Amino acid sequence: MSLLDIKNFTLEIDVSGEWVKALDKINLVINEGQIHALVGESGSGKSLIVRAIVGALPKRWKVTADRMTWRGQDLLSMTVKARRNLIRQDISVIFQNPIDSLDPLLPLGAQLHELLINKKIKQVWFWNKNKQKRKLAIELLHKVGIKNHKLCLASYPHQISTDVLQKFMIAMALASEPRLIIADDPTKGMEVNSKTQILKLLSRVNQVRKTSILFVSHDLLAISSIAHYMTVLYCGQTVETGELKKLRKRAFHPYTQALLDSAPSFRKDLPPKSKLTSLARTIPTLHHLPIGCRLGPRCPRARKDCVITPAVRRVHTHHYSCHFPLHWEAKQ
Ligand SMILES: Nc1ncnc2c1ncn2[C@@H]1O[C@H](COP(=O)(O)OP(=O)(O)OP(=O)(O)O)[C@@H](O)[C@H]1O
Repeated sequence: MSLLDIKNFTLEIDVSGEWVKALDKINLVINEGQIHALVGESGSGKSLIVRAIVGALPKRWKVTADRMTWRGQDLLSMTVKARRNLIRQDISVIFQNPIDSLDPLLPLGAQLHELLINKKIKQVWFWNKNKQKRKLAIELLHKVGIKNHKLCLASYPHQISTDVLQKFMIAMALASEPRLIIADDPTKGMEVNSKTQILKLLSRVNQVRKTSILFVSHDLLAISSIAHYMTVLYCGQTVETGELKKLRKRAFHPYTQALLDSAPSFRKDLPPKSKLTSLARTIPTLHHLPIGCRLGPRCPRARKDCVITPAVRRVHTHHYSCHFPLHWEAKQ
């Protein structure tokens, strides 16, 4: 059974008095034990999907979906309270800017202790609970590579470097022993060493604890080092999804191919100092969304049929939405 199953999820938001589809029939399936990358350029809707999963969208926005389930339970028909409890129990989110998600007035130790309410603590006598919590907190910090636990637990968020804070956020995420960790661009702006450490850490958590991870990022190199599956978004539409290895080898959607081609590390055939290819123009704003396939105005393969939204096509576990996919001519 899949952990998360989202089918045809549409989100309409009110932009200066006009309702626009910020997410248009999004599909996303995350299976147990999987690292699933969600990729797309800035403004493609990655963070909106994260907010939709954890139920943090403003009430006035309009949501429709054919299906949105968590371990088989329908999230859309649940009461707000039931959904919040379920999410708190099963999902942890690591945000881009750790400092924004921490309480600036509370030492990190106290913030981590609040989350340590698991079975191990319930089993000890109440006068031993604080001691037990501290022990677990220290274990967690060591697990994520924070050696100076004393300093970390006693400090306030602004006293700690961003890289260490991001590791601390991973420790917070692990404290509640979630089934799914959503990591929203956790390595954004980090230098190479810290980035490698964070990626190794997430990968280890996935291997040792079998925790699933939704890894949201622009960074294809980071994605390729840890992810098993990849979903590509463009301007609020899912354009392609499948096993990462297969997508890298043979992408069907022109946007996926353009993304892959824009990363130098993905182009082994590239002679030194040669120019990277990229799509013309930029992603449209919500006020100027094209009809049909939203890539249309930027797509080198667009024809008049592209004003109609393409249906999802499937080749084994690989799904894509394009009227004129790559490698298509070869089949004619
Ligand atoms: N609260 C909001 N009100 C109006 N528009 C919004 C709001 N939040 C997001 N948007 C719009 O929705 C679209 C998708 O935004 P989102 O933040 O999900 O993109 P993203 O892919 O996460 O980008 P980034 O990689 O830069 O974080 C953008 O056009 C953005 O301007």
